[in-house]
Amino acid sequence: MFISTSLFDAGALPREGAAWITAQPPRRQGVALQLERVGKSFGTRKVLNDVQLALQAGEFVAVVGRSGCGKSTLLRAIAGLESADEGRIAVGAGAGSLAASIRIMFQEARLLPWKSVLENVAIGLPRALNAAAATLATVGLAERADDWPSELSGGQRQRVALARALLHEPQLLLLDEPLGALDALTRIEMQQLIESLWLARGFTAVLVTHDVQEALALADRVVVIEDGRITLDLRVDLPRPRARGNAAFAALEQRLLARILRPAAAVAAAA
Ligand SMILES: Nc1ncnc2c1ncn2[C@@H]1O[C@H](COP(=O)(O)OP(=O)(O)OP(=O)(O)O)[C@@H](O)[C@H]1O
Repeated sequence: MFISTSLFDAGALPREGAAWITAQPPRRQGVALQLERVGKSFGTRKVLNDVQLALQAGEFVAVVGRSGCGKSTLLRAIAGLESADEGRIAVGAGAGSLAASIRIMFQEARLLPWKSVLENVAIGLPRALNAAAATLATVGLAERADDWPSELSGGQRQRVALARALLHEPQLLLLDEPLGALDALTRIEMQQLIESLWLARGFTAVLVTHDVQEALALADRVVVIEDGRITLDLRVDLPRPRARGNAAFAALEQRLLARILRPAAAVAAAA
């Protein structure tokens, strides 16, 4: 089943009585997300151009590319926060599901400073405090439930944002450079956390990142965007957890960097 994003409520809540926490849901089947010839312009500037992309349910796809190439616009269009001018974006829940759900995480945690950490996780679901506490525990912050957001580090705030997203049991989790403001070590810890939660929960994930190593550490596929077009869709057939130092990882990193950094003239010639 496909649901046009125009009909999709990105803030949709689980039905009454729905299970909030599932330790190891089975992998879902089918196509989770399909973009067909998607185009988007801001004024005369074409920011997305003929974008074709299909994600299987449970897949983890990273989107990389130079600054300004259209990565965030693509994610925002998938979330329904921007409307595409051309083409079609369809979100499918997979066999047997009644409704799809999308959550998005940004570089800033966007927590409400006047609410406790636990209340922030439960935003939109104020009666789900027990489930929120359990979700907070899955991101390692059970002890900080009663603290204020201002008492947390940047990495901890992003954990809260992740818990807030996961409380809704999203089938599609969109990650817009969520680790971009973190120091290198915290970033790696967060990557490991995201990977373990993805493996346990089986949601489909789209990660926008500037960090090619982060993309290769997490994704099944890495998509390169150049001037609003997908110019490479690279499968990452490396065992998990990914060993960053090994030759196969380094070879893929070099391949991606060569594509991202090649001069604009080469991109035009290849189009
Ligand atoms: N609301 C908007 N109005 C006008 N132009 C916009 C708008 N949003 C984005 N743009 C332009 O669209 C282009 C792509 O922006 P986008 O944020 O998608 O790039 P990006 O690849 O995510 O960049 P970065 O990596 O720097 O975050 C940029 O030239 C940007 O200035």
